[in-house]
Amino acid sequence: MLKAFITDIDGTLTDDRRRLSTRAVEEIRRVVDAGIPVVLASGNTLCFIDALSKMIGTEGDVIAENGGVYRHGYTGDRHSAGDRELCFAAYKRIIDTFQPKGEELRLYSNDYRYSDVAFARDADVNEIQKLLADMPVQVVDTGFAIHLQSEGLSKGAALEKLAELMGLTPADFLAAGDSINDVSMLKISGTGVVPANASPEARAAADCVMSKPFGEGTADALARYFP
Ligand SMILES: O=C(O)COP(=O)(O)O
Ligand SMILES: [Mg+2]
Repeated sequence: MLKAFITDIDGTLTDDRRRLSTRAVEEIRRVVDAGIPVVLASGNTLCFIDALSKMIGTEGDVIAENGGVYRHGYTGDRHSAGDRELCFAAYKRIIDTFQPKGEELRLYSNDYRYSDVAFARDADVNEIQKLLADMPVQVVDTGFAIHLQSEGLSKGAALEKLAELMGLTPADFLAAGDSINDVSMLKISGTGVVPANASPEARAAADCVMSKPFGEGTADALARYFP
């Protein structure tokens, strides 16, 4: 039986312009009020997700930076992992190669990150991967940003640890996500669902593909699995 819900944010609760689905918010509030724990899990920063958690009305169980950071409740300890210096060295190598070609590769919320480095999607990810082949760094394109992250970190690996702190197992969770950075948690959770906009990798990892895209699809999944 599913006992909890973990959800990605961009492309799963929001549309492709990052506008939050009010129906998804209402469905999350309904399940929170019914006593179902809800985890927000994103590539975004802890402070961004905290603000969103407060305003949606969840209890502060969060995974940030694609699993590099997690925390149980608003007052729990912040767990962060990964070699950010190394990710930053990888980013330097990328800009030395790509900026002379006119690509800007703007950093995203650099001052607020503990684990990864995220930047604008204006360079080819395959080329970046080739450039960093000798470094133990993952290159993750979420469809919203490119992330450089230490190997071994993922939303799924963080879910394993966070679930334990919550007195649950990953199998207790319904998971929702739209992109390659959600594959690990879609696979490890009890049931994985994706909205209709999901990437091929996320669809392949899911148990169920919703007929509607973005937050509308996720709201339908909550209505179906937590009626
Ligand atoms: O930060 C990103 O790149 C995407 O964020 P998401 O994990 O909420 O989709
Ligand atoms: Mg997403």
